[in-house]
Amino acid sequence: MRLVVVGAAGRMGRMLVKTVAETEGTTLVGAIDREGSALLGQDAGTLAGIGALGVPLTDDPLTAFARADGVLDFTMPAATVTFAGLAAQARIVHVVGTTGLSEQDFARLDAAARHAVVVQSGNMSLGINLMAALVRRVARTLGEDFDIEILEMHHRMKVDAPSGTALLLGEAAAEGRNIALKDRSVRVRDGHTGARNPGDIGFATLRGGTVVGEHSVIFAGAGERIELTHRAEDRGLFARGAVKAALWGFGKKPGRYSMADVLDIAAI
Ligand SMILES: NC(=O)C1=CN([C@@H]2O[C@H](COP(=O)(O)OP(=O)(O)OC[C@H]3O[C@@H](n4cnc5c(N)ncnc54)[C@H](OP(=O)(O)O)[C@@H]3O)[C@@H](O)[C@H]2O)C=CC1
Ligand SMILES: O=C(O)C1=N[C@H](C(=O)O)C[C@H](O)C1
Repeated sequence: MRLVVVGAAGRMGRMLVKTVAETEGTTLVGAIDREGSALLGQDAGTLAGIGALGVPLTDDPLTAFARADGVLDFTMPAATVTFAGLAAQARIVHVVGTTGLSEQDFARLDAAARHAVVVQSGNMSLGINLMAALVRRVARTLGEDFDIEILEMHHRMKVDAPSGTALLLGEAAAEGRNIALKDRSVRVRDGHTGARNPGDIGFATLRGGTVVGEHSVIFAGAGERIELTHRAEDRGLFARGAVKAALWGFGKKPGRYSMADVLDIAAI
């Protein structure tokens, strides 16, 4: 499968370039970064630390998508919706790892998914997607006697909060309770907040250092607490998930899919 990496000079972009090069059955045919980037023209493999691949970094996605079967996109919301339109035009698989997407951004992905395969997930790891299934199940079993709080920590450079993964886990908890997350989520607490409302789903965000990604879902009841935790130790985990998603999506009919579809754990 011929793949393009957009945001190829970023933390995830470099890991994706390396993973595509190392994966049997995938070839890197394009590497895109932001217009005006000082790194344009440099070899994507050299940037990724694996030696030259003969694929220079450019700011021309249209040309790159025309010779590709799929694109791996871990960039920024504004860029991702533009790439979604271009990938739909080219009828290629679009794997979206970008987080911080708004409702309008998701509507743009859905529009693109009428013409091409879009696989979107706030977290591409097996562990988190399995944990989401467990969270849904525990939330369904316990009900509102147990308060749900979601805690996440990431490196100091992360720009969005709560993380896409925290929101994915919150959605899973809300599904288990049969409620809409947007009506019951509490993302910030400060000052005299009053007591906790039963049924709310709380979020807490920590940022610092080089933490790759840590998430806990805490079910706090009277005198007991259940905690489910995932710790990502290496970004390669997300990159391998993204490449797996692209290979899975190749040849599928247009639509928006999740990592739970790719991993075949949607029914757990
Ligand atoms: N779903 C998942 O499993 C995971 C998701 N992520 C998400 O992936 C995203 C990227 O994370 P990370 O790699 O750490 O961030 P980085 O900032 O390191 O990388 C983003 C890259 O995208 C580039 N970029 C921005 N705008 C454009 C554009 N219009 N065209 C082309 N390239 C562009 C940036 O360029 P420049 O620096 O010049 O702005 C940068 O090189 C985040 O939303 C993060 O939350 C991260 C890990 C796992
Ligand atoms: O920005 C990151 O680094 C990460 N972002 C994703 C998120 O927002 O959940 C996934 C992962 O935790 C790393």
